[in-house]
Amino acid sequence: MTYVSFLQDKPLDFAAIGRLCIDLNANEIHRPMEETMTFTKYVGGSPANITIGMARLGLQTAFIGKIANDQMGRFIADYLQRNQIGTTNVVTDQTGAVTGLAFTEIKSPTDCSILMYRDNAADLLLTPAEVQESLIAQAKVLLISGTALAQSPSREAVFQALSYGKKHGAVIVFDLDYRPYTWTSAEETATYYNLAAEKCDIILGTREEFDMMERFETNPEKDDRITAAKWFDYSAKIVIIKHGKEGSIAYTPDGVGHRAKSFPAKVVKTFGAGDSYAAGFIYGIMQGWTIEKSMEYGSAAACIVISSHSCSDAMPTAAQVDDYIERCNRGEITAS
Ligand SMILES: Nc1ncnc2c1ncn2[C@@H]1O[C@H](COP(=O)(O)OP(=O)(O)O)[C@@H](O)[C@H]1O
Ligand SMILES: O=C(O)C[C@@H](O)[C@H](O)C(=O)COP(=O)(O)O
Repeated sequence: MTYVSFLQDKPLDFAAIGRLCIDLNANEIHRPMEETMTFTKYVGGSPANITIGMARLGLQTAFIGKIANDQMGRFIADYLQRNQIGTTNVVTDQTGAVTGLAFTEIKSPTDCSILMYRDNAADLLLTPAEVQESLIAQAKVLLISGTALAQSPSREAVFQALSYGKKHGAVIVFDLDYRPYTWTSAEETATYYNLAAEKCDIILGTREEFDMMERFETNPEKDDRITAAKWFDYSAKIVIIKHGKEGSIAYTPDGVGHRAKSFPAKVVKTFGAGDSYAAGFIYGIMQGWTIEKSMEYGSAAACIVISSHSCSDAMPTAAQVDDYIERCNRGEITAS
């Protein structure tokens, strides 16, 4: 059963709008940040990670965003280009804004946290006028990420992109990507998340992220089916609720709840799971696979990334995901 169809005549498979940042991942793991002395620099930012994942899986991709006019901004642009990600709509800030930094703390495979430096971050300064309609018109999929809704003018830029995406028939994916520190009030957060979600075909988020969106509703049991059902009255065709290690569930407008096999992983750190899952899932759906097979692919991609040190640089190729699934099926990989 096909729930989403893609306009096959479009040359660009995937475009994402949102933040391009830097991850600084602790080299000395299994200790608190206070005791960490060295970090490795990677491109980061959830929508950037997902786009890198799509590019690694062999798709034609492009990014819509704003980078700082400094060494970090140039590092990001160069990395995207080396990964064959289109940068014609990556705008360079001219106001002295800086690149957002995410320092990661890896205390144990289950206890990880992120310390963000995002004052005057360039990515939140993308304006609606800077969003290229011509680029979105070429894309089969447009992915938006919730953090870009946190402040103006990037909030309006996302709504502008949504409007272009709708006009040109792109399948719109919303990765909720809720990061509380960029928002000022719970009511504002829920309002803008809900306004954006109404326009999207595929919505992906964790249980906690959907809880945040349900601020004005009642769902005391935190029932995933109730959560998903609301969105089928708007544009949604697939709603996925992620539950960390326990896996995820996808609902479709016919009321079916789709579950997929999850895989064991030798976990180094937990972050990056959602981004790699999103890339693997969207890739699968674009291949015309079932929801279950696409979820399985996303889960395997997530296992590869959480078993690695980085998020972006560890995004797997299709051959790596296939190999991981085969090795799991042969019982060669066990959980840490
Ligand atoms: N410890 C784990 N072992 C195996 N798979 C995992 C683990 N943690 C996450 N995953 C996979 O990654 C997916 C997304 O992870 P989740 O933690 O829910 O998202 P996010 O990173 O956005 O919080 C899960 O549905 C699951 O398939
Ligand atoms: O999104 C960020 O700004 C930081 C990411 O690059 C980071 O590594 C991360 O948190 C990944 O997020 P997840 O996939 O939702 O775990």
